[in-house]
Amino acid sequence: MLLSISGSLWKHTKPNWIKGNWNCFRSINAFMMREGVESLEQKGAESEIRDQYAEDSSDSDGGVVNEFKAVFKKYKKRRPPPDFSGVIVSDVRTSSILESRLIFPEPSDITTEKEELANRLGLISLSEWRVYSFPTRPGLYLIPGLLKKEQAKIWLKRAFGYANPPNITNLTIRGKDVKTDPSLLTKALRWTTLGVEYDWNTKQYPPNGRPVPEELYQLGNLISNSLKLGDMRPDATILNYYPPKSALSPHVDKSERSNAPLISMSLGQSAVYLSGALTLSEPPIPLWLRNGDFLVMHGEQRLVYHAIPCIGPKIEKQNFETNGVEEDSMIVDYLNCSRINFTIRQVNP
Ligand SMILES: O=C(O)CCC(=O)C(=O)O
Ligand SMILES: [Fe+2]
Repeated sequence: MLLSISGSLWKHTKPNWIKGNWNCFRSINAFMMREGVESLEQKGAESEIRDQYAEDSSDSDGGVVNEFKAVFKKYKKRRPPPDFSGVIVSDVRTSSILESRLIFPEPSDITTEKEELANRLGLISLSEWRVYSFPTRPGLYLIPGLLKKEQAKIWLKRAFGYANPPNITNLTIRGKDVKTDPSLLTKALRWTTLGVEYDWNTKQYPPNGRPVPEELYQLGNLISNSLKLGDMRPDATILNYYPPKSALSPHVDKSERSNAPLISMSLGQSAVYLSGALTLSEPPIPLWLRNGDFLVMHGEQRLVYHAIPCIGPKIEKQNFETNGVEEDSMIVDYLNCSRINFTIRQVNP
């Protein structure tokens, strides 16, 4: 009904809540049209974009009720909006589920070399690094706000840069790429694979690949070492680009051949992340992943089901401002509407 209002009348009558999100709305609609998905006009506000893990979780798990899917559906629903008060915030004062500690409690743990590396990567000073852990999820670590806020633009530019050929993206199979058509960056890019490039069809990694960009290698290794999870030699990364209203279905990342941790970095708008168990019959715990947060899955947490049921400014607004440079405004608009997640991985032992 709303969408049938057209032309200048609509420009003047759109309510405040949609004015702020209008660019987000336009870009997702264009994105869906290009993907051959029904547009919002055709399907209404509950429309859905199928993601690359959509096949991985059925409604029943060998006859056992899929408790995970029920929670996923609860947070994915937009009308009426779900109650987000049960989503865990990474703050010990508001949550009894979390424990937290400084990662480098002693000044002697902090070397100039390590501090310089953290700074080059855009991370906050080592003395402020705080990790949250979950008594029911040994091996799951959340490091909130590790990336300095102003670094989001720099990392988003990298995330777009990584989508250039020869790296593979969701557009490659359609013979398209962001180099020949940069408008696809904001309209249709959903994922990029780097290094040993994951194949979504076979659900396998090939034996080898090109090295991952140096900054991703260093980021993965620094975080793994800092949490005392051992040296990590990242050789793969998957980037997921989430337009508003998109989701990532329940899945397990089980194709990597090493036991190294999986390290995820989030940029842009907030997401609800569901951390489950080894089977879908156990309900997941929901937690916020916000701009600059890192989540690490290690040990028994490396093989649990997880998912992103919802993201976007209508769920929790993160504000980014332009510094007036023209190129910046596309980057800032994207951060104000969408979310990007990098998962740094080590495929080969
Ligand atoms: O977007 C996220 O936080 C999760 C991404 C993820 O699970 C994956 O890439 O396998
Ligand atoms: Fe995953």
